[in-house]
Amino acid sequence: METDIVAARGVRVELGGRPVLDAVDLTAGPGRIVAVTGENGAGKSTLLRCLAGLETPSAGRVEVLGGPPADTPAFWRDVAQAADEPAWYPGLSVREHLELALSVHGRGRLTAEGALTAFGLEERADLHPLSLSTGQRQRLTLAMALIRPSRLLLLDEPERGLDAAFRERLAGLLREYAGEGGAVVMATHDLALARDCGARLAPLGEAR
Ligand SMILES: Nc1ncnc2c1ncn2[C@@H]1O[C@H](COP(=O)(O)OP(=O)(O)OP(=O)(O)O)[C@@H](O)[C@H]1O
Repeated sequence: METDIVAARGVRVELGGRPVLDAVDLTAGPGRIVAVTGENGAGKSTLLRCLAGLETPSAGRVEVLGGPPADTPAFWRDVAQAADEPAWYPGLSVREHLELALSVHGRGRLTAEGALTAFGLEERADLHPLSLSTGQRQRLTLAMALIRPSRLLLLDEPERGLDAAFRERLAGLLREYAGEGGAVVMATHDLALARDCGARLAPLGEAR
């Protein structure tokens, strides 16, 4: 029987004294891609934060990889996240950022050169990330998450800043990740991206 990588049941989160999530269920097994959708303020990022162990629900239960998510190094070895733009190391180029991720994680799903090609960053490899355009930096943010092995990928609006052609390419990269047995949970406003990567839609209710 397939064991869920993510299992959230009856999740409730209150922020600023108001319910942001209430009775939310979400599951994702190996090889599955789930697209959490909903209008601005619906709670998509909050739900992802719950899955990352960065927010604790006041009710309900969240299990990731068989236990409660915890913001610990051991948890993050199995879980890769691309949400807000990360802090870039001063003095390290685009290529060196990718090499750094590989050196820390020991082995990669892609080589640094493979990632530069897959994410269309070959011609920007020797620049510092802050010299890239917004969409190029988003490509690098995603490359940093996808270059290393993981079992769960949490993506908050991965489409941010990406051109249409690269969004299609991203759908293929996510399908490949799922094809290797990982689960993807992404918050998105891009229904074409969700469709192209074969995601199951998990709509959240109206903003409260
Ligand atoms: N620290 C906080 N205190 C009070 N309210 C908060 C806090 N953080 C988030 N909220 C509220 O929680 C709600 C959900 O926010 P969240 O960022 O999860 O929405 P979202 O669905 O990801 O929105 P978007 O599509 O705009 O990214 C919003 O109404 C927001 O104002």
